Amino acid sequence: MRILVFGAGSLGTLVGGLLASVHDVTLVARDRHATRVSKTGLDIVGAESAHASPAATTAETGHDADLAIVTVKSFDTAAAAEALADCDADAILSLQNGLTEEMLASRLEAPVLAGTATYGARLVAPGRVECTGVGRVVLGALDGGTSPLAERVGKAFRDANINTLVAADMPRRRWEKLAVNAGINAVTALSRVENGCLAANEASELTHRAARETARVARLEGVRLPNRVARAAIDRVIEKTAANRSSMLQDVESGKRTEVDAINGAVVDIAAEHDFEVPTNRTLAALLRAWERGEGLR
Ligand SMILES: NC(=O)c1ccc[n+]([C@@H]2O[C@H](COP(=O)([O-])OP(=O)(O)OC[C@H]3O[C@@H](n4cnc5c(N)ncnc54)[C@H](O)[C@@H]3O)[C@@H](O)[C@H]2O)c1
Ligand SMILES: CC(C)(CO)[C@@H](O)C(=O)[O-]
Repeated sequence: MRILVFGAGSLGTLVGGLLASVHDVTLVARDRHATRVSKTGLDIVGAESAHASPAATTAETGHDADLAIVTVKSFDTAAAAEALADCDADAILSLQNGLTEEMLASRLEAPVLAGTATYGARLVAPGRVECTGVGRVVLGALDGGTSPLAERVGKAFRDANINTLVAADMPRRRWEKLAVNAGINAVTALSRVENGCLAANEASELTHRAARETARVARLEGVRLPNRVARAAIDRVIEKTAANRSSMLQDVESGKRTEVDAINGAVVDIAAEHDFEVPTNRTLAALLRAWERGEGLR
């Protein structure tokens, strides 16, 4: 398969590097990383280890591919969609956090698959990515149901030894992941604690409230996500990732823009379309945006 990875930072470089063992992969990346990968290839270290030689470029447009995988941060999705509109990709797959697929689908003609990734990745230097945890990629049709395209893409991932599930219930899975991120990421980022610190205290009540609101908005959108399922998902993730610093906490600690707009912000925006109030998500989003506007960003 000819695969374009648009926005090869941490996750895109890991996934693209693994896919390059069996597919024709091109990474669209920033200058120093693209140059290093083009010259000497890519080292994957940590929980996965491999040397890969995908093509790498800073050119954002003019590519021809069977599949474009979008791995920019959620706030760069609009720019990625604009660039991909000037490429010939037969299908698009997002592996981003937050609700980004709708924007891709509204701006691109090619079919957009939804995806989630629980692999951990960290770009440690140009041409070198650490796999901090082997997780799973789950992908499928954006509106749910079976999809021959999703099956083909799933096989391409599995052929490259990426732990992959093709799922027919992506709407529920996306909203469940959103509930987890809405609850854990913002609260850990604002209180500067590891995920495990959200177990059984007043902060965990806030986490559960944000998740409950998200589940309610999912149901308003016609997605079956009972509160108890969202709560169980949160509790499971807190337990399994107790020692993790969430991606949003890492962003805040390094003075980088967060993905709050595509997580708590998306819950607020979609709730408003249903005239429904989500005070916890609104408060969390407002506090994070205040930090971003204020002293936060370097
Ligand atoms: N890193 C992880 O372990 C992980 C795991 C699961 C999900 N995710 C999600 O995946 C997405 C990406 O996360 P990440 O950690 O890889 O972020 P990242 O910042 O490391 O990577 C994104 C990359 O995209 C590049 N980029 C942005 N616009 C570009 C453009 N126009 N042209 C070329 N390059 C461009 C950036 O320079 C950056 O290198 C996020 O939504 C994140 O939440 C990450
Ligand atoms: C599941 C999660 C909250 C674990 O830290 C992760 O999605 C993150 O950090 O964004």
